[in-house]
Amino acid sequence: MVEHFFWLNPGPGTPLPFHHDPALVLLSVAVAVASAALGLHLAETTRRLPPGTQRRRLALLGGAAALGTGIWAMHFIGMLALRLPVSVSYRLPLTALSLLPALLAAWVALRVLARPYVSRAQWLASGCVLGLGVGAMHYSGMAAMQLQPLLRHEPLAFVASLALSVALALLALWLRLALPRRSTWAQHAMPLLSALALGLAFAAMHYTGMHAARFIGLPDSEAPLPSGWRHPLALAVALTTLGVGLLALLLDALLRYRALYRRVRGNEERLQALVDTAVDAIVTIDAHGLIQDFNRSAERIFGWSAAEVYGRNVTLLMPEPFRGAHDWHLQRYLQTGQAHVIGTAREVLGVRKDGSRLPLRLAVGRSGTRQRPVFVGFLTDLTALKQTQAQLRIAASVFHHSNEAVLILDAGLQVTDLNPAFERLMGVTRLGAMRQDIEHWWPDMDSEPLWAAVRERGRWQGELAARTALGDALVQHLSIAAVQDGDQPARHFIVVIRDVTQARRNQQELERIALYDALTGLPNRRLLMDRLRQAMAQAQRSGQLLAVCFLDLDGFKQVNDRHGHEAGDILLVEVGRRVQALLRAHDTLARLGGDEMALLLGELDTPDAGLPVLRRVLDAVRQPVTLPGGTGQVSVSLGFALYPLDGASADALLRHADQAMYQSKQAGKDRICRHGARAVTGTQGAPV
Ligand SMILES: Nc1nc2c(ncn2[C@@H]2O[C@H](COP(=O)(O)OP(=O)(O)OP(=O)(O)O)[C@@H](O)[C@H]2O)c(=O)[nH]1
Repeated sequence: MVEHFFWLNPGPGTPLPFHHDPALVLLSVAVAVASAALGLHLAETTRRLPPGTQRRRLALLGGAAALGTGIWAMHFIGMLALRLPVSVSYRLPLTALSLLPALLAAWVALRVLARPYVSRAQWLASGCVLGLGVGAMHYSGMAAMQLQPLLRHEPLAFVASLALSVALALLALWLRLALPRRSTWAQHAMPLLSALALGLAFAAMHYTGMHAARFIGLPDSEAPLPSGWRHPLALAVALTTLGVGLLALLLDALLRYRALYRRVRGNEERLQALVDTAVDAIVTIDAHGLIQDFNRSAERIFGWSAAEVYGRNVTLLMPEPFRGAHDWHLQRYLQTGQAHVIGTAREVLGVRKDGSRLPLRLAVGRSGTRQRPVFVGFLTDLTALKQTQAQLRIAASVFHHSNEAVLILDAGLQVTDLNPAFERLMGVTRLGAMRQDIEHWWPDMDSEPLWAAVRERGRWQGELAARTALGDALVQHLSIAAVQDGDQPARHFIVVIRDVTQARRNQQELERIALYDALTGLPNRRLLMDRLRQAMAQAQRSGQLLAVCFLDLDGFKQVNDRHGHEAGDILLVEVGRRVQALLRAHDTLARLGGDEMALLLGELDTPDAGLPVLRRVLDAVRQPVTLPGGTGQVSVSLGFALYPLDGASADALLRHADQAMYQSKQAGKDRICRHGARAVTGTQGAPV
């Protein structure tokens, strides 16, 4: 078996002499180097592509095809360069099959080269695969030769050819991978060097392999095949190989162009989306000031449609005097390069389609080429901002000039601001108030529930007793509102303080007038009715009795007649004071009008329990009263009804007490009568 492949020295027969056509040898080397350069270039392109993509796979296949075909073509041209004194033909299937190891080896090597990181083992493996692959191609190609002499290989040269192939492949890959490329020189030189090394690896393998070949037999008696067809065939193979390489390059360029185009399209679409959705107006003009682009916000802000303004001068959007000066500014910028607006933002006035003006903030950027500059204006509509600013100024003025005291607190209830009205009301200075704890001014403030309510409902209002810095006690109405920002917890609280001290006093006075008798200060009928209902409820709860008494002075008219009306008034006041003095805190004495009074005595355990007090009332009223013009004397007729014994309603009780009083009058005055009974107590308290 071995002797069928190797020529073991001394072998049978004498090897035939052969030599190579130098021109074709050169061509084969050139093809090898060019293919190596192409393959390595495509591997480098592949390395930059994202892994797993179709583009990467295509680039890799293209590179492998270019390199594999190149190796094969180099070998084929090398075989054409061979000059033997015998006629040679080739078995086509095996010749074609020899392309396969070349393609496989190229594919494996380029796959490794295209990796972002290549380990030492991968480098060694790929170098071996490439070197041995080229060897496999060479010897299978040699086996395709059909010739009369026997073909054998010298073992040492055979091994040397494979070793050289592997070594040079490793060197070429190492040059491509391992050497740092800090300088531009290295960046350009290394690919060339590695392509040269790889190309030479292929050629060296082939020609060392040829050196190992032994053709054993006799030369043909006839002249060997004419060599005229070899050169054109070799050239055709070289050109075809070049074509395959160029095709791979073209494919790579096309793929690159497509990716670039997609990226540009994507960028453009993104930019367009940005321009379309921008809140600001974006208006692009050329060097003549003519509008090139007008985004949706520009349409909304200016009221023009893009179609209406394309090609028109941008001064269309400016009121005078900006309009007149714009062209001049533009020309000056183009001539001198001096610009005031580019790169900075400033406030300008714009004009809408309907002629109304609007405040804008303008920032201008320049793009385009030097010869054809384009200016992009970014315009922010400041209308709302200006309105807000005006409102803020008004609010600040209201805050400052308001007659209502306003206090602003932060989230920690520290005073952050206050207005002059607050200073006046509380007698504090602004600086002093800033350091003050608010409970100092409102000592009764029930802080926890109050602030909890403000935080929960957003506001609270109510009246609180206040203490000013001067120690004055005031009643104030506080409206507290939380300044909320969406769902966020309140960051500030506004406290509006109104002094209601005088209003409360007035109210109390009105209540007093409405419920008390102006002359004697005793409760009037209205308050009596109220107290009566309360006393009835209390009696019901306690199960005790309540006495409702009716009092009418006896002989009062005479006092009036004798001493005058004013003296009568004095007597009425004195009588009220004396009776009041005899009562307990929860008893009520009311003046019903004229010389009529009513008395409520609660918490009585027995029907007679109130009689001692009533007798003392009779005694007290009977005592003379000193008047400006002398002494006046009256007595009182008293009737009473007991709740619940003598009536279930307030009206009934009063009516019955009135009737009982009438009975007392009838019975001779100055006495006490219970409803439904005869007079129970006569003059001096003696029973009748
Ligand atoms: N000074 C004064 N007199 C009043 C007032 N209101 C009513 N009077 C007078 O009080 C008197 C009440 O009349 P009478 O009850 O008939 O007088 P009297 O002398 O007590 O008669 P008897 O009740 O029958 O004992 C009238 O003269 C009223 O003008 C008041 O506010 N001040």
